[in-house]
Amino acid sequence: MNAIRVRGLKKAYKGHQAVAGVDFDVARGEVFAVLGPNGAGKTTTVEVLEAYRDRDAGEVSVLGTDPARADRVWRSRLGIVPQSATDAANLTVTEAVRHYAGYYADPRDPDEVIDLVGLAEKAKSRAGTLSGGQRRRLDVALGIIGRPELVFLDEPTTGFDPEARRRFWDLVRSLAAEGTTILLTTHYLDEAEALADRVAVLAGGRVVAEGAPRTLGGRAHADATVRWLGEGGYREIRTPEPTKVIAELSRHGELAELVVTRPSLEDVYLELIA
Ligand SMILES: Nc1ncnc2c1ncn2[C@@H]1O[C@H](COP(=O)(O)OP(=O)(O)OP(=O)(O)O)[C@@H](O)[C@H]1O
Repeated sequence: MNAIRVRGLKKAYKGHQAVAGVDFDVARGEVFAVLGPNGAGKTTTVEVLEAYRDRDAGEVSVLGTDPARADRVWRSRLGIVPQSATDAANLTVTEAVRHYAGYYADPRDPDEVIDLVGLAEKAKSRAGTLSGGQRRRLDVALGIIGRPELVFLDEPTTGFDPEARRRFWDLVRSLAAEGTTILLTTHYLDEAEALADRVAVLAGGRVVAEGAPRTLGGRAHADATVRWLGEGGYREIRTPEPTKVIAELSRHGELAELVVTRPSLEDVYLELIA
């Protein structure tokens, strides 16, 4: 059974169709990324799945339950890291994480989770004094403390420095390795590429493309660009057969600064949402 199944999901706000018929499935244990420009409908979709928002139409199943009929037991199987930070300003990091752990039957060890999100040095600091990125890491800690089967991460690394992002990626990978299903929204295409088994691109409230990051939008079969530094400057050839091109070119000797590239996920994404 899939962890998430969405068919024909629609949601309008005062006549504005924010989600206009969205379909996708997320398998158990999968890391699934929802991409799309501002206003594409990502948060609305995720909030319907989390049972934070009613829908106008469509079928939705999350861990086998319709979120519209969700109960506390179902909720305790989810880990939710919303876009807006959790309000725990007066608690220390340790107090906040312990407090949340108390809501669950079989929580992770709070100190371990604090360490996992890289907040060990800030364990005694009040949440209100943390930097934006540290606050976000606390949100993530609170989202995973209950050992959830399915984690929703809405733009989890916004405000992270590069090192914190890499640490966070490792954390997502270790959750996935334990079998946790993860649905993440992000504006960082490198993040989607690094983490996601599959991505869906939303634009104007619809899924405009879906697939593995490597193959999205025909990326894997797109022409390659062979680039090198020739005598008169940089040279470029676009070709479906870069190996052949390089074999021929290299008969004349070493090719300086040789690189072979294919369209990046960002190139494909920008084309999809244009
Ligand atoms: N509570 C609301 N009331 C009215 N309109 C809303 C509400 N929430 C979202 N919208 C509108 O619905 C559309 C989709 O918003 P949503 O937040 O789902 O997009 P998003 O893809 O998550 O965007 P972002 O990348 O900026 O977070 C937008 O046009 C937004 O203005």
